[in-house]
Amino acid sequence: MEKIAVIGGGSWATALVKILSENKSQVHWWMRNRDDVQHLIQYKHNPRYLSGVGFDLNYVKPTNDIEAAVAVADWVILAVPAAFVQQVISLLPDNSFKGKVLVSAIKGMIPGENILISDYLERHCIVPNTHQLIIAGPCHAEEVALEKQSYLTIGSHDLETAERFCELLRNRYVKANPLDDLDGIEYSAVIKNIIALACGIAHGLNYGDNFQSVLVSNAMLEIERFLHRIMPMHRSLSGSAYLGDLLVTAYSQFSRNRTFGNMIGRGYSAKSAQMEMNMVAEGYYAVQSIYELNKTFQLDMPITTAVYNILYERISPAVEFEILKNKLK
Ligand SMILES: NC(=O)C1=CN([C@@H]2O[C@H](COP(=O)(O)OP(=O)(O)OC[C@H]3O[C@@H](n4cnc5c(N)ncnc54)[C@H](OP(=O)(O)O)[C@@H]3O)[C@@H](O)[C@H]2O)C=CC1
Ligand SMILES: O=C(CO)COP(=O)(O)O
Repeated sequence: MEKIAVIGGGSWATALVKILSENKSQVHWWMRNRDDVQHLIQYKHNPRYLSGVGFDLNYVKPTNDIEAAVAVADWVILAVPAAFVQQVISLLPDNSFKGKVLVSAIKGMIPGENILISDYLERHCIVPNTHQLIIAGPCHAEEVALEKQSYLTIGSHDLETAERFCELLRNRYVKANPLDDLDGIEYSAVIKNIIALACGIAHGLNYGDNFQSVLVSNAMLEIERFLHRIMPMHRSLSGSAYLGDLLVTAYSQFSRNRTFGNMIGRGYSAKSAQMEMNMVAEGYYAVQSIYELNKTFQLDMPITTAVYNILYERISPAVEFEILKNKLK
């Protein structure tokens, strides 16, 4: 039986635990809240995220002890929002990840340091990138809970390990495929969240589908420019880990980033939108990181710049989108 630690108690962690435990892996599931762990043990449901999903406790071991969860596992899945990664890892002794495969389910960057999760793990936790995987692809936790057909891409520098992990995920409603572009899909997943914020803002400002289609196609060019500059290699950006993930986040009713953007477009402040949503929109933090990185590259990234100006320079969304609309083609 494969032993997997899942770190995080939010919606994506909950969906991944469902997939893995139904495939009869043993999942040591760490979440920070003691009451949530007790609730899971007593009622076999996560009380606050995807609460309709039931768990078989023969395979799922909920815990507040992160050190014990990681110690017994061969695979460690990080599924907390990027902003909390450092805080969560600081709970572990040094070298806790030695000999394990680290799997990031996170679509965000370390705020302030402006680095990817894989770079953070390599630099600060000494996990070589050959021992790292990223879970990517267009997939909302809410649709996993409903067992709707979904596709995941597992990014890695080591396709054999990626394929082994794919086997742990595949089931009746999940297809999983390996891809040798760890950093490219990680960056693409970060930027698509910014674009989904922009789509939400546009919707909140009452722009229509005609505008959004141009916004999304221009966004693909923005992603292409960025990846080509920072991580050049031959890749097909129309693949589901890139374009597919952008589309689901830009259009889905389940997207946290789109929902957050919609509130901003309708006049909420970032703080009140965050409070109302009670879930994390990674794009809010990511736009600052990508904007900062682009100060060095000076790439043409009008959508990222517009979202940054709205969220961090407090420029009115209507004014910023007047400027943006003249830059799109
Ligand atoms: N949801 C989805 O469909 C998908 C999400 N992802 C990615 O997964 C990652 C996790 O997001 P998701 O599961 O959606 O998150 P949610 O928004 O569903 O939940 C937020 C999580 O963050 C936790 N949290 C809040 N503050 C802290 C803190 N200070 N320290 C530790 N944990 C904290 C919350 O814990 P608590 O409940 O105790 O407050 C909760 O578990 C993100 O990078 C996201 O982009 C990727 C693909 C799909
Ligand atoms: O990455 C996702 C779907 O693939 C989740 O996006 P949101 O965080 O915007 O819901």
